[in-house]
Amino acid sequence: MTSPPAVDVKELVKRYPKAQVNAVDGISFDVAPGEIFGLLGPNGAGKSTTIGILTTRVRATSGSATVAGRDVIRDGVRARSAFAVVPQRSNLDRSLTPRQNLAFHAAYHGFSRAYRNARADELLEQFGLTEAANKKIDFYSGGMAQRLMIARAMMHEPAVLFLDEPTTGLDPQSRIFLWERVREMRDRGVTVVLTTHDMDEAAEMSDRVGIVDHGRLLALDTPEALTRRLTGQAVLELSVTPAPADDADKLIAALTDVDGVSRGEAVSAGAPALPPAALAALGGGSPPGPPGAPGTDEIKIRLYLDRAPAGLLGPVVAVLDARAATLANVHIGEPSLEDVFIDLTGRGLR
Ligand SMILES: Nc1ncnc2c1ncn2[C@@H]1O[C@H](COP(=O)(O)OP(=O)(O)OP(=O)(O)O)[C@@H](O)[C@H]1O
Repeated sequence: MTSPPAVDVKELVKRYPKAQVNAVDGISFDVAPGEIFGLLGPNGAGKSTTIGILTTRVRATSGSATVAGRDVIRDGVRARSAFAVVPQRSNLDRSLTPRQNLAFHAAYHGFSRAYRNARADELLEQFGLTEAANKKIDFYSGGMAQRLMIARAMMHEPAVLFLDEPTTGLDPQSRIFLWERVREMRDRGVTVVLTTHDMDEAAEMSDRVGIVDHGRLLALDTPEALTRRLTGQAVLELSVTPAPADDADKLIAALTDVDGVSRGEAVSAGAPALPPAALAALGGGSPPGPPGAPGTDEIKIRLYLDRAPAGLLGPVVAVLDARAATLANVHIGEPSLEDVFIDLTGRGLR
């Protein structure tokens, strides 16, 4: 990296009082100026705590962190003018107009009245809020409030913008609009660090992503490099109904034995014939089991391949034939960032 990093995190640790384990457990990474960096991880992985330390809201237990070259741990006050943060939940001041929300933020950062007004006009325009600049915030939609929070964050021209799950709850139009603005900001040299649970969005938007779990960084690379690294170059997704005498686990094991298939898994169970409550009412015992359990109907199986899929279709279909399984659909695809995420962090609920 030629220019100094916009964000530089070294051996960061956070242990909350009375906690048994570290919420952040020795994380190190850096973000280049003008980069969009996605921080991904399951619930409770430590993303918000990491962002909290970088934005001086959470006190680190140990380690070091700088944002735009400023030490956020030892000199939070000086660091604060270099970044902006847009939290998950609205923290707009509802007693002020949208325009005043912007102006007050810039006043807090010491900008002149003339600058504040001109910058507010510019950002209201950029975020499609000129018409609604004096509307009551209570009447704003979720998308408008989110846009206003980002506009407010940009009032003091921060070098680094932290976005905590910026598109959660937004409709597709708002989401697309927001990402266009984020790309524009990046093109003007702003560094963007975001957290998201939307893997497609992370893959599309981020120059690089870091995957965090249990407070540790499990992987850090471009989305393309991360998906390439996953076993196989392609995946085959099969919608299959195993023969009545067969079961999904045995079928997957047989498919995984095919030369060229490196790994196989059930990704979702077919829709149960009856909802669990109806089954229980009929005295039908336990509801249909998880993917792979005997007795489920159609299942989706994902096979990770270590060679081109075309040559493997024949052998895979032959296994299905031999086991009298019914094949309803085949899809050839690349592994996605979600596959990488699940591969690293598992399927267990948090
Ligand atoms: N203020 C707090 N006091 C004590 N423990 C906390 C506090 N905030 C977070 N934790 C714990 O620290 C761990 C990391 O939480 P954190 O909110 O950083 O995760 P996250 O990756 O942002 O999760 P999510 O995706 O759900 O927002 C969790 O075990 C959480 O319960």
